[in-house]
Amino acid sequence: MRLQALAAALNLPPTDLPDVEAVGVTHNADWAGPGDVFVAIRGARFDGHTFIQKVKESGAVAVLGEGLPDGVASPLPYLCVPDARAALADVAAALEQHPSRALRVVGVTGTDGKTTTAWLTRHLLRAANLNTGLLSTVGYELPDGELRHFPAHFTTPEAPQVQSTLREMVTVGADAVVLEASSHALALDRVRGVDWDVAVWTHLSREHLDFHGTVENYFAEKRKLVERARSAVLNADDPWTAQLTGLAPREITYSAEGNRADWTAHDIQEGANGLSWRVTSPLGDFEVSLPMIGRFNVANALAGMAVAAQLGATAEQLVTGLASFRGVPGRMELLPGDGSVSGSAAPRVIVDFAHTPPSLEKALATLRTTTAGKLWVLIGSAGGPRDPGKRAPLGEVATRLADHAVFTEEDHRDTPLDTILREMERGAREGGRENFTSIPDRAEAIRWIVEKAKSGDTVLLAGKGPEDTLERADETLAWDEVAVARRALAEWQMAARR
Ligand SMILES: CC(=O)N[C@H]1[C@@H](OP(=O)(O)OP(=O)(O)OC[C@H]2O[C@@H](n3ccc(=O)[nH]c3=O)[C@H](O)[C@@H]2O)O[C@H](CO)[C@@H](O)[C@@H]1O[C@H](C)C(=O)N[C@@H](C)C(=O)N[C@H](CCC(=O)O)C(=O)O
Ligand SMILES: Nc1ncnc2c1ncn2[C@@H]1O[C@H](COP(=O)(O)OP(=O)(O)OP(=O)(O)O)[C@@H](O)[C@H]1O
Repeated sequence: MRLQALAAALNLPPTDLPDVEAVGVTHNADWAGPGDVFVAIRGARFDGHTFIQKVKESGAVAVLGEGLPDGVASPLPYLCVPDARAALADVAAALEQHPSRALRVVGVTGTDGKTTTAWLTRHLLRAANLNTGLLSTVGYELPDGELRHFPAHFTTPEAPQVQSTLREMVTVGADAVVLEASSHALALDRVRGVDWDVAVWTHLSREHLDFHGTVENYFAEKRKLVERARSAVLNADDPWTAQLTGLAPREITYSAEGNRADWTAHDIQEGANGLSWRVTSPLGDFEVSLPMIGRFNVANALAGMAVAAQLGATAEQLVTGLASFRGVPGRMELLPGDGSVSGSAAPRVIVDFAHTPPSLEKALATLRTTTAGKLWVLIGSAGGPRDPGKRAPLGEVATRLADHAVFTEEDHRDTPLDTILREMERGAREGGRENFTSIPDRAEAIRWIVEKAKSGDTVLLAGKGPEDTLERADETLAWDEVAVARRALAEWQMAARR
């Protein structure tokens, strides 16, 4: 795109711009290359204007920003825009020729359940013979089903990556794409310029207050997805849904808790390895089974079914699709290999990403139903700028709902780990409970909790899910919770043989 055309696409008044081709756009000076437009963002930590000389040396052709700082001259043509993040998204969408317009785009938002719902939805859309891509916390997939990763870990990456991924989806022939939209993404315009067909709302609870300040601000950001979509799939069990009604031109509701809705679940059966229930829906009444544990996955599946039905899936396709779903890495992931050893089966060990008090509460409540023996939980709370207000509630929930809780590290970064553990212990004690042990080293804590558990018990390792790093004050360790847990289980089995 010529630079003048790009300025016109941003509705900027005509100025004397050189006649050069802009081939890409980026907000990150390290990523700028020949022909790129650099968007200088004034962030919370850096001012992108600091890097103008650097991007010039890398071959960038122009800079977009909200105004040059006093006394700074730009060696590159400078386009002044009212909102740099919005311009980043608009230019990215224009350069990729608005790929979302050629796709059926499903956005999923909510505090918990986004990833699981997005994976379920893409699986059901594929079962309905739609070539479907996915962009989620766990990575992104073209319709070929192979999981790929962005260089940095994001639920929703910055607008240029969102738009180029959507373009790639179009190029390989995708019909539909399911995209997780975090509140950060909505607040920072990462998904501006995406043409949404369906917005899915899971539910809202307290999170990310370090960034949004208040729950109301957090809700206001997430609400944008519903406002921008042609139709909304809303959770009738979430009190916030009342404030979302009427925002999208078309609405479909779902309920797993007996509330009035278009898609409802009845006679829910929770087994040690799966769920089954009866669905009442606009497609009729039918029985389904889903090889996942966690009662909340009934709601996630209903949301996915409602979306897929709207995009053309039949009841038969939904039934076979759900039955063949293979789960999401690190979400209620049941460890294999817990067969019988010398007549005693090893405890059931589950790795799950629950890291908020409400999601931990739901995870423990649902596991209690299918646990014959004791229920154990291991949980930490992140440090750095992450919401410190959730530490004590996590301690309270863990000790109230499990028979024994282990408090441990979880990406404490520059916050002293002791401070976090004491906060979690305070939450437990304020609830009048002492059924916890604090073990700072996470690997040691996992070994300890698995060793203590007996046949018939369930051990929930919560908080890290599939994350591949563990951040400490001065080091970042490679991390694989499932592998650490497997080793602990192998030790349990060896001890059982002795
Ligand atoms: C809180 C938050 O989201 N912050 C985002 C914000 O950071 P910021 O305002 O501090 O930006 P900054 O670091 O001051 O940099 C300003 C500008 O200078 C540029 N820069 C900066 C340094 C440099 O060396 N070179 C350079 O070019 C940056 O690219 C940026 O354009 O803008 C940056 C660039 O646009 C983002 O990378 C950054 O995400 C940070 C890394 C982050 O950790 N975000 C997380 C919390 C996040 O977005 N999480 C959600 C999921 C949440 C959930 O539901 O769990 C997600 O969607 O992943
Ligand atoms: N519908 C739901 N309601 C409440 N908790 C849920 C729901 N679905 C999943 N969870 C719990 O929340 C955890 C995170 O689930 P999931 O990854 O699907 O959510 P998410 O919104 O994508 O979270 P994140 O953005 O932090 O990855 C799960 O491991 C599970 O314990």
